[in-house]
Amino acid sequence: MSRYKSTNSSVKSHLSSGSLPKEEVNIVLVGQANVGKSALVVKYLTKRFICEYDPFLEDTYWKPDTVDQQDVLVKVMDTYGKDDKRLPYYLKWADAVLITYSITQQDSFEMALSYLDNIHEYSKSISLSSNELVITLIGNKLDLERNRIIAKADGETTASKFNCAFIETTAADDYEYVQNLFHRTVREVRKERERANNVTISSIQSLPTTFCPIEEEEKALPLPLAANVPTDPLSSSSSSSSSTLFNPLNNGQSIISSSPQTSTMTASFGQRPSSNVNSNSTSSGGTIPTNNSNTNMIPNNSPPIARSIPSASISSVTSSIVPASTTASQKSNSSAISTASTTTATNPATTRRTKSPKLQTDSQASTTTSASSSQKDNHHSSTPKRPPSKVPFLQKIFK
Ligand SMILES: Nc1nc2c(ncn2[C@@H]2O[C@H](COP(=O)(O)OP(=O)(O)OP(=O)(O)O)[C@@H](O)[C@H]2O)c(=O)[nH]1
Repeated sequence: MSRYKSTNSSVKSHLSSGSLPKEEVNIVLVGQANVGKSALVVKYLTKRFICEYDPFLEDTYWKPDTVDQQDVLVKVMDTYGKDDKRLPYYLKWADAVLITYSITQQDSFEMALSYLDNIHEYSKSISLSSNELVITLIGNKLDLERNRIIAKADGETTASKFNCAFIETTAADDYEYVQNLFHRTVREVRKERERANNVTISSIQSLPTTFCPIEEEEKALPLPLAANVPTDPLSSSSSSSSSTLFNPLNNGQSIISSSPQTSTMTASFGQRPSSNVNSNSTSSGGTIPTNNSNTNMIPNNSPPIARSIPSASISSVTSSIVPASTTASQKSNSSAISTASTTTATNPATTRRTKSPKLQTDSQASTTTSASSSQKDNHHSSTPKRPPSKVPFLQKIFK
């Protein structure tokens, strides 16, 4: 796999062509090292399974996609499972979090539990309803069923305890499994936006109208559809974007969304120049050197972009990605790739197996890749390891 680089020219061409979908969904993958976060991201972006990644890669990539006949710009942040002090940063940026563990690694499951705990605590600490962040617990490496340590029931029980979704999948098998995972996440984010939007609208409708003369209503003008679009979420100017609503009680002046959640989020996170159906989106980033010309990667060392706000309540939102400093190379090691995976990586179009309409289940766990699993396991042990992630430091963040 070649090195991912920021390519400003590609950014400019996208910006000038205005071809990017306006709806944006930010998805972050967190989890212990080696659980397959990068593999899932790369699979989604490129339809390829890559066996080796730079473990210190933390980048944000974007891919224009179509989910349920609606175009969407899916931004995916791949974290490297070590510096969990950045969890709040991830949460501020994301519309959805995929907490990933490997079904073959007990400690990765414990790490996932720790993430769930801390996200829950974090949400509480900022009065953020957990509903606002779409959280999914992911049991990855389902193709290694024979090495399974974490029972599917454990994943299900944990997810239901934290009121989040649960999916088992694999990055080493059909692209459709991974695609379904991301598409499902986009759908959940849309549902959440719709729900938040309805809350906002109903709270507006419940406002008293007795002091709003008809003449005043008639004077009310719609808000402009677009406003300043800050491009650097680090800069203070990024705070100029906020959730605004048409206010019939105030001569059409915009007001901060009266949605309790949105207001809270605005107060807690600062403004959110991020994803939204109605946004005038601008994105900066780079191009991933893949066969898929629609797939782009944005090396991103940026701080969080504020999370999304209800679509209908927005007059102006922006999205931006700060150029990254990450320059980690992707070390491709085809010899370590399983036979099936190598074939897929070489020519995914011709080797993809029968499409499956849904994610793989235990019973469907791939046996075709089992022969290669031991190779991967061997490869894992030979892969240079980072120091193991430490769960306790996660807790420090929130205490
Ligand atoms: N068999 C199998 N191997 C996988 C799967 N996903 C990832 N791997 C392998 O597991 C190893 C770690 O994968 P990564 O994607 O780098 O894991 P990560 O969670 O991104 O790790 P960090 O970047 O270090 O946080 C690599 O050798 C992958 O090839 C999977 O679904 N099945």
